[in-house]
Amino acid sequence: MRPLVVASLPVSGKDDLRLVSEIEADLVELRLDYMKTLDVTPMELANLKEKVIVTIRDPEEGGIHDVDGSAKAEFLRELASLGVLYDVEARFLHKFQVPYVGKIVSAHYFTRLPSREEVDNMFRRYREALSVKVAVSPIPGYRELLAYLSLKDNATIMPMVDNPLERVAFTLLGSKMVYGYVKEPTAKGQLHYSTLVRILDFLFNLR
Ligand SMILES: O=C1C[C@@](O)(C(=O)O)C[C@@H](O)[C@@H]1O
Repeated sequence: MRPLVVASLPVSGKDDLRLVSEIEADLVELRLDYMKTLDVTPMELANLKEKVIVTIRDPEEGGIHDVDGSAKAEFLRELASLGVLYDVEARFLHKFQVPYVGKIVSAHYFTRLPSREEVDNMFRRYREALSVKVAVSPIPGYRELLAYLSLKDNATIMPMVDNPLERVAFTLLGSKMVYGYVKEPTAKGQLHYSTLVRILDFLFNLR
């Protein structure tokens, strides 16, 4: 199955939302944590729900601005009621009751690698998510872990490394989604989303 190309868009202000219609990717990730204050409403985002993933990334998992946990939980619950897809950290779900069925449950590891038991438990617990996403920094053993995760049906995996070819390689090993940038990378090693589209269109349309 062809991986979905997600164009990751930093949203500093409402004007950035106008870019969504111009982006020819499968999905557009709206990184709302780039806003100094969360001055967009779930209803405004509902107008884009066919094409977007809403992400309010926690600072300890690579987010830019901190958002109060209770306010984030309420915002996500309202998005869920409006049928808007979002990304929520597994760690956040341990602290706040937020719907995760059909959503993206994510985990980002910058300083340590999770054990196989830890990731198995996460995939089991959130098996009804649209995808369970694991991003890892180049910590010794990271490639073996990503290769292990690539065997899981519902996995989105990525190495957060400078070499974009490693991202593409693990995408082809079995990641459900692959993230690219629009204006500026939102993580190390991202290619522009249009490059990812060209690569995957070529590889998945080979006769
Ligand atoms: O979780 C992810 C994956 C990511 O961190 C990456 O490594 O491409 C980029 C983020 O914007 C996104 O929310």
